Amino acid sequence: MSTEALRATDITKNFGSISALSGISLHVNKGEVLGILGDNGAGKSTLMKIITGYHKPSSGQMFINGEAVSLNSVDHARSLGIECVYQDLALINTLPIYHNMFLNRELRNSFGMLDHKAMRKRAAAALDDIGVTVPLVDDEVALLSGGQRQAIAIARAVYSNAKILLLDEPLAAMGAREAGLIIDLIQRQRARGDISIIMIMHNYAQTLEIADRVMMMQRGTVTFEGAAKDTSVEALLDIVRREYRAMRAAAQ
Ligand SMILES: Nc1ncnc2c1ncn2[C@@H]1O[C@H](COP(=O)(O)OP(=O)(O)OP(=O)(O)O)[C@@H](O)[C@H]1O
Repeated sequence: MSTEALRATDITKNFGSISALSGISLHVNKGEVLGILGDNGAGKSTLMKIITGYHKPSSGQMFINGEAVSLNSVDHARSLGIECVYQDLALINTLPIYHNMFLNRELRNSFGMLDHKAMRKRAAAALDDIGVTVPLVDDEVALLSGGQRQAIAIARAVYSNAKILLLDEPLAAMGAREAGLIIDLIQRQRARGDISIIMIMHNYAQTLEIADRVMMMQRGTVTFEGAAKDTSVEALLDIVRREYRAMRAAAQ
């Protein structure tokens, strides 16, 4: 059985005359966390949108569990177990936690009415199983902290059977305690062994703490890829500085 969950080879993406990605290759294994770093405009979001089926690449190939796929839509990607948790989290503040866990796939009773009781029960069991602690599943999401909201969004993706989970800056704007909650949650999902996680990150130290492998993107290319344990914040910053120097020299 393949241990590789996803592979993308030589992906390019052009928006008119703008080349957002010029020949990106990456892979993530089952039970592995890949951290993607890169400045604004490096192409991280474009790459995520290709993996989630939102954009079609201009060229290149993707493989899921070793099989070539051509994603037609976000729903197609979802049907293959690819889920993305974006920064806006797509939670509805005025709905209770349990309903947010079932957004767009609500449970209904035999009369076609929303089955709140069943959703409440299953959401509580799922959150417990995934290891997310909330005060009450009846609470509105608006009452939760940023970390708890992120945890609910991740739990929802895991519960919907994500096998390749993409996280767009999961620790953005979080204090140390809240970030710790999410780091624990990510590490518990990795420990299950059947989920692969690709995270866009900004903080180098946190990336090295959580990820198994790190990939650095600059100007639509991969400028570094390697095991987190074999690199350091300083080594990554050196790569960024080197790239800036090369850019400046090219512009002169
Ligand atoms: N829909 C689009 N139409 C035209 N250009 C786009 C589009 N989406 C992205 N781009 C361009 O592609 C390049 C890569 O953008 P992208 O958003 O993928 O970078 P990023 O690394 O995610 O940046 P950030 O950290 O700021 O979100 C940029 O030059 C951007 O302006």
